[in-house]
Amino acid sequence: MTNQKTVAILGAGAWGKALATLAQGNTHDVRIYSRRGSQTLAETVENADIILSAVSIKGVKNIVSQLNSLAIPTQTIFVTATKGLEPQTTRTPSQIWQEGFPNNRVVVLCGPNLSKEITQDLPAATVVASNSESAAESVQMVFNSTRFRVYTNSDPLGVELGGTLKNVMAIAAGVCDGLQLGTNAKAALMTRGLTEMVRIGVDWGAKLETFYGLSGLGDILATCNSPLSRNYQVGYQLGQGKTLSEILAQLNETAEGVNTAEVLVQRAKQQNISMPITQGVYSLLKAEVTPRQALLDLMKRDIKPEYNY
Ligand SMILES: NC(=O)C1=CN([C@@H]2O[C@H](COP(=O)(O)OP(=O)(O)OC[C@H]3O[C@@H](n4cnc5c(N)ncnc54)[C@H](OP(=O)(O)O)[C@@H]3O)[C@@H](O)[C@H]2O)C=CC1
Ligand SMILES: O=C(CO)COP(=O)(O)O
Repeated sequence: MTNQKTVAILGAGAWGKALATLAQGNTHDVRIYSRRGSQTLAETVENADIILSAVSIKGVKNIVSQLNSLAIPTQTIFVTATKGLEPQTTRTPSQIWQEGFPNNRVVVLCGPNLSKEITQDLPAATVVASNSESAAESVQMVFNSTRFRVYTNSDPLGVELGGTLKNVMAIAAGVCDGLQLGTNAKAALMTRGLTEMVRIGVDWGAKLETFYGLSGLGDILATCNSPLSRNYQVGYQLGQGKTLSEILAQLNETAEGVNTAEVLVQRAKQQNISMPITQGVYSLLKAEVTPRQALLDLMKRDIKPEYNY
């Protein structure tokens, strides 16, 4: 039996293209689907062993329902690489995929993976997480190489939330740098941001330790410190006084943290969970506060013990 797989990648954005290069580098048969391309969705997924979605959250539900009208075999593995949350339902992308395809195995791929660095052949590591160990191992084999180290994990929700929730912290870190608040402030922000992610993530059903792995802490370190992160860029420019609409008009790429902040505020309210940094980012995105006011609001909060999950 050959180890060569047929991999269909949905979405030819920055991340879809980078992941395609990684699978092609391991000599797999890779096809890419884009709404802007000439190959149809049906042609792209025909006989695919793996269907990987790298579409932004606003396109996920639509692509799932388009695929539902095709006869996808139950042995096909779905991989989701999207880092966003569905408005209103607060569902994660893997939950949307699993509900659409209850008899297929779903794997989450998430980690500190700035696509520009991966495209430049720089080394990186990631996590593939699933309730099915064999599915995670199959996906690990497809993408692992000497330039891309892939770990398996059995907590798909935690891995997915780590990569998704950190986008809000990357916006906050960008604001911090845009305001030139210094290294101490940034360290405090990232650490307390992680605490906030753990608090809501564990309530959601994720494992605490997952947030201290590559997809949580790892991705915070990458995106909160890199101008290559679109979310960081949004925050940085807000910190420098630009409006959100000005920033998004120039960005031309996806910054999922903008939508995620709103969804998280909604969920935190429903679950009665304190998320002051997320709330601050949300108020800033809504232009209800200035960056300086958002900082002051955080610093003026009631004093309390450090560990208070
Ligand atoms: N870039 C990165 O470094 C990383 C990105 N991610 C995540 O991957 C996802 C995609 O990001 P990225 O590729 O960078 O984004 P881009 O802005 O570069 O591309 C957007 C992607 O979403 C797809 N899409 C499908 N439906 C829609 C829709 N209705 N509106 C907008 N886009 C749609 C596009 O497909 P089409 O080709 O058909 O236009 C395209 O693949 C995001 O969730 C992001 O958080 C995760 C890790 C790293
Ligand atoms: O998730 C990412 C890197 O791990 C990409 O971050 P941005 O979406 O902020 O560019």
